[in-house]
Amino acid sequence: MSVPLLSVKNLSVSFRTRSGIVRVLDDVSFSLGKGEVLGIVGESGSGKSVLSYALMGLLDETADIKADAIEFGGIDLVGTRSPLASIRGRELSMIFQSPRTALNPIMKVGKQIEDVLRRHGPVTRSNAKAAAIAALAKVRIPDPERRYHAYPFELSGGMCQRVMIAMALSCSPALLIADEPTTGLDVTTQAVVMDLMRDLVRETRMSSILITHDLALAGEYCDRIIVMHAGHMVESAPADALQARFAHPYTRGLFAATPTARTELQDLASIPGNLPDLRGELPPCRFFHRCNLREPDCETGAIALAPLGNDHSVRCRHPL
Ligand SMILES: Nc1ncnc2c1ncn2[C@@H]1O[C@H](COP(=O)(O)OP(=O)(O)OP(=O)(O)O)[C@@H](O)[C@H]1O
Repeated sequence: MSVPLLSVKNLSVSFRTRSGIVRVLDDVSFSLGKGEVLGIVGESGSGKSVLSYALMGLLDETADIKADAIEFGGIDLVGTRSPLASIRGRELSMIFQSPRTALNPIMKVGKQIEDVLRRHGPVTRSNAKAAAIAALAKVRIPDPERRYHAYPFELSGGMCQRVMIAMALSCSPALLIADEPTTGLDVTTQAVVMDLMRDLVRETRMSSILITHDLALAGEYCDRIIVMHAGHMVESAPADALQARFAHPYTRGLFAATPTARTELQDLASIPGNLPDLRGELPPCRFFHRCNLREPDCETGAIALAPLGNDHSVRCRHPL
């Protein structure tokens, strides 16, 4: 990879809560190249959203963020909440799940796009409306002049997500983070929204991070995939390589639980057990208690993400 757009080294995030310290992310390291689409996959609670909020600088004061480096376009973001405010929205943009709740319900969608453009983009009061309509057209919203005046409740979920995408892309960010962007949409609309994002990302050579619990979706739309379990990166590989040969028992479990066009309901298997409680002491392998391949040595010493070759790495003492 040439010089990465984003480089994260040893990122850890914990929260101070009344019932103790919750260690949500531990030792997360990865790089993202220009134009690359990275999928971050894991079940609910694995730390995917906390990772994206940490990158966006959106975590509240109870979060303790530690990292050796978080470099974005050559700027070191570690320990700096304020410089992020100036690049967020312009260089770094995010799409959230539940677009209807992410939009302001009492403001026309066109005006909401105008606000973003005027705050971060090179538009003036006089050309902001035309730019907002152009942004709606870019995300293939039919009749954008009319839809400019619509309120979120007047649009379908898929249309609201397109508005969110229009807002996120209106300032041509270098990096787009999409957190479960198709949650709550029906399957056909999911595909339309994902295809739209893929086309726009390719057109602009923007980098993007897709956060999802759906390994099949990540396999289809991403160049590489990071699998997260209980705040650990357990496996990282190019999407094709991961689908051809996974090495972590958790990744195997995720594949077995993921529906594809060829699987029947009875073929799907759930992953036994639950994520560990992230308060207090955790074993070196956070999958230990759920793993049917565990050995006594999995409980001793730190287990680092180890390279398997060809840009593929795994955090497991006994990879498959
Ligand atoms: N402010 C907070 N204080 C304490 N714990 C938190 C806080 N925010 C998140 N967590 C915990 O961090 C863990 C990871 O949460 P996160 O939302 O990142 O998971 P996720 O993988 O994105 O799940 P989902 O797919 O459901 O969104 C969870 O155990 C959650 O309870």
